[in-house]
Amino acid sequence: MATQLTALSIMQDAPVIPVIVLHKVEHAVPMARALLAGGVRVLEVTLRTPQGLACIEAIAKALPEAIVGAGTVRNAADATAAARAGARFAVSPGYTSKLGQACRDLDLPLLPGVATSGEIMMAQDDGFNELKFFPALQSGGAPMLKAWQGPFGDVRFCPTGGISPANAADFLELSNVVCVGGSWLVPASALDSGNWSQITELALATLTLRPS
Ligand SMILES: O=C(O)C(=O)C[C@H](O)[C@H](O)COP(=O)(O)O
Repeated sequence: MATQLTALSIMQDAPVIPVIVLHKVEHAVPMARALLAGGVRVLEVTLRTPQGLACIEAIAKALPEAIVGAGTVRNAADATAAARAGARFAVSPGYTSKLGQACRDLDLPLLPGVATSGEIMMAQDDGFNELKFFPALQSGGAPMLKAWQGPFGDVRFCPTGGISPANAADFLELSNVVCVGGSWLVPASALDSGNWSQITELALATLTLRPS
């Protein structure tokens, strides 16, 4: 894995970054295989569950072709644990300078979460110009992103939160949106029933969402 990943290259890989919540380590590798089979290799496994780190480790070991990162990274300790587990990037729901510095020290690309103009300015002060807009729908959705095109024309976003197949295209058509994030690719019901082909189909359906 010599390729130098950046937040931008991670965002550009596919139209949708799946946000994944796993409660069982044994689900991790078959789930990741199913996404890979559907053409999605950038995977955000959240640290929301106690199994998150072990799931990241299992995927990183078994499937080097996947680009597995950690979601819900809230502080330096989370970032350190994620990097140790094999995460190749981090996504955070919000931003602090401490977290930004920790990820820099770890050489871990970070996609920091923002929801306001002030937060964008703080992240930009620290050199972060590729940002997650979270929670996107609840914080103003596509009209908010359009409003930010003026003052923050140099920022590229990955809106996440409330995005679905029904509204993803409204976000992806915006010039300041590179990709979106969403949990719909990995439904809890598919994990529980081992319906890996459903996950593959949901992934395949996202590949054509970005306007050409
Ligand atoms: O856990 C995190 O770090 C998060 O950032 C939260 C997720 O991004 C959203 O929960 C995804 O939102 P939905 O696609 O609406 O389910």
